[in-house]
Amino acid sequence: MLKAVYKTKNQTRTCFSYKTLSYNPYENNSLAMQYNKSISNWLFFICFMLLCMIALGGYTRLTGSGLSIMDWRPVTGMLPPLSHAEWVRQFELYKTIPQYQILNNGFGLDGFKQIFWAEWSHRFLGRLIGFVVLLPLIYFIIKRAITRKLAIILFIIFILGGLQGGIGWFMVASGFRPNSTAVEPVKLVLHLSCAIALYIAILWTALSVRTPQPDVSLDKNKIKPIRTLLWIDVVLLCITIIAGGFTAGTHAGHSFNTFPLMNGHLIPTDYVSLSPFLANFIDNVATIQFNHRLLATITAIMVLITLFLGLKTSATKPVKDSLMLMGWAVLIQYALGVTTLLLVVPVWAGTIHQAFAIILLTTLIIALHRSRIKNTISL
Ligand code: HEM
Repeated sequence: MLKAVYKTKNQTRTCFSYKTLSYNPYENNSLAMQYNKSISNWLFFICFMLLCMIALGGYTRLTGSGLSIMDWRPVTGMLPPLSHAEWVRQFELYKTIPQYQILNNGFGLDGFKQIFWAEWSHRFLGRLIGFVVLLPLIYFIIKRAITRKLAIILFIIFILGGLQGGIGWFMVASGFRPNSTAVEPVKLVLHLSCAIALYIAILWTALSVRTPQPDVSLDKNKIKPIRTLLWIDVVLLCITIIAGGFTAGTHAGHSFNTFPLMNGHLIPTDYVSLSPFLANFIDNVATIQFNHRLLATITAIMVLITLFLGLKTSATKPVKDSLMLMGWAVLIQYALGVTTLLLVVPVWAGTIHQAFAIILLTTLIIALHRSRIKNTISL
């Protein structure tokens, strides 16, 4: 395979090519733009699938379904049980784990089927995303519509996606320990964090394919402080999400169901009361929930400060629009968190709160991308 370099109006592209170059997709700039649009649409669709995957993961956790499939069969597991005998075999396997004996003893095959379908759908969607990444990638390579760099980035993302499936199993297996009815919180957080890292990588790539060049009309000196604030917001948001993962993983949302006070105090009395100190972040539900509330409050305040300062600058309309979206999203997410807490974590509220965190993250990433002053990756 040879390498070919095409110069388009805005960028130089290195494409996959075979022995002879009978057809150059970038001779015609409008064709290059058309491919850019198809590729970015495809990547945005993958982001949407990942959002559904994260929401479904939340639903699976909240309905206590995550431990129902005890087999790890990456390929044949794609098919659900097709016979009564297979259903019975799966149910018998599930009966051997502590979650069945402690929580679900006697709920019968029908009860088992309900929790099975949630976990199966989560795993099926994961496999489907794998196909939706790989098959169009091969198609675009064959069509010579994709640059070599982008193809390599997407292939690495595909491999990391497979690894994320492995981490999912590593997490599920931690729920089979003696006397355990749920997965280990640290592994839940690891699984969630990797999903979010993949999401950010694909979203940033999609945005960069759609709009390869930064907006030249941005005033560099004025936008720089807003970008710094946006970076701080993204970091704070990711830490808040991780703290949310610990809140969910330790079922901390089932206590202290008042807001803003916790048992009549702004800072709960048993805050960091455990020793050693680090144990508080895994075992002390008062600490875990308070940390999530505090981080969420700091994040919301910082995002709103960024919005007000951003609107005061001479930033372009697309940047200001994305900042507005971000401001609304953080208010909605905060209200969803309080609702989830006050209602003692109903499945619908917990699922929406988890999924909306990703929508909030999306608005921040879009704002960061639109306000960039130099090319972060040239694809
Ligand atoms: C910027 C604002 C917030 C963000 C980004 C955020 C994010 C998250 C995420 C991602 C989770 C789920 C993690 C997982 O399932 O692994 C979560 C859980 C939770 N959050 Fe928030 N949250 C925010 C604000 C709040 C607020 C203000 C409260 C209440 C005062 C709150 C209460 C909860 C509770 C109770 C859970 C556990 C729900 C469950 O068990 O499923 N959150 N949060």
